[in-house]
Amino acid sequence: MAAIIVKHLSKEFKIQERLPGLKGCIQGLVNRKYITKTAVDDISFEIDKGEIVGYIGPNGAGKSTTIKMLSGILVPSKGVIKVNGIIPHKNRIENTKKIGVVFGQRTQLWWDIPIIESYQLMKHMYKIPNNQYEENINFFSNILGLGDFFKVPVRQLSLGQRMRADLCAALLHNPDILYLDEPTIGLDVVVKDNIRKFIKEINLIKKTTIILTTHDMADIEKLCSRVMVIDRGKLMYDGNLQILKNRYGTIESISAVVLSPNVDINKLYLPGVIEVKYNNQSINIKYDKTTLDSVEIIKKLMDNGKIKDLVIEGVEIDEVIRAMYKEQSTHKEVKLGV
Ligand SMILES: Nc1ncnc2c1ncn2[C@@H]1O[C@H](COP(=O)(O)OP(=O)(O)OP(=O)(O)O)[C@@H](O)[C@H]1O
Repeated sequence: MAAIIVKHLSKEFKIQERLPGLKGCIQGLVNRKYITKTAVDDISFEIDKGEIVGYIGPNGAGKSTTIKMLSGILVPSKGVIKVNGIIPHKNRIENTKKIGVVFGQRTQLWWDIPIIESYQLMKHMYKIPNNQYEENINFFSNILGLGDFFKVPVRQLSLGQRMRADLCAALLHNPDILYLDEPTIGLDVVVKDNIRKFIKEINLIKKTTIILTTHDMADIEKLCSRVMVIDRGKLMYDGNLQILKNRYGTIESISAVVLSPNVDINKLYLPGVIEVKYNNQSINIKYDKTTLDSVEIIKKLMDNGKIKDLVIEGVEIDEVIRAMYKEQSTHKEVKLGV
């Protein structure tokens, strides 16, 4: 059953055109000119109850604007949205009771008060029954490890602690749907991993439908089998992640720290190598995995001297999107199947 239905959704922003300099500033005051920016351009999709969907795309693609329309913060310019049968911007209060939202760049907690007091305020706002509140506080506190900083105000928390506190806040009222906008931004690898495990667990235990926007491909790989790719407001792809990567994700990279003082980077340009960056003792080699095996590159690196550290980085989403965009210059959705 579809939890979210989106049909021909668009969002346009009217932006005042600002000309440079003092003259432009005065002209702007007297004679205002506006341009229209289409942030989301005629997109349609359905998401079933209990699905986790990755919503990805480059900066400014329209991801946050879509999430804001789904959560009722923004009013669509065109099209239809139904979330659990509700039109979000027309029934904001009813919609809010059924959704949880986490914006990685912002907190929804009160800055100056201990987080437990923010939760108590939320309990009151969402009219959460005592037993549900106690049960959820214990449950989330255990898996997110919140106990140590329950009494600390948000402004004193680290980014990772704040993110865990925000996730708990978004889920206290048992929402059916969770929108996560960059939930792992700026976090270290250990905290990222814990947050991903938590998201997976919530989806499994509570059957929460989740839309996740991120620039971190590892978030997507660990959590989502379905991805939607948006670029310049258009939905470019809606389907299985593996199919997308098999088709477009041929560029990988190797990062190494070498102990030799001078490396001749020309020797690393094997057929299939796209780019070599060398700075101090760090080397990054981008290559096409369909024409060159990582083993060949590692052998060549070892010819140059001792390797202190080496990481093979998988397909980068930006590369996938770039490759996809190159092929689909006509802006049509790629149909590779879900
Ligand atoms: N309130 C606004 N007024 C005018 N333009 C806006 C507004 N909000 C977003 N935009 C524009 O709409 C486009 C889409 O922005 P959006 O924030 O949805 O992108 P995004 O995919 O979330 O990007 P990022 O990954 O950088 O967060 C951008 O060009 C942005 O400048």
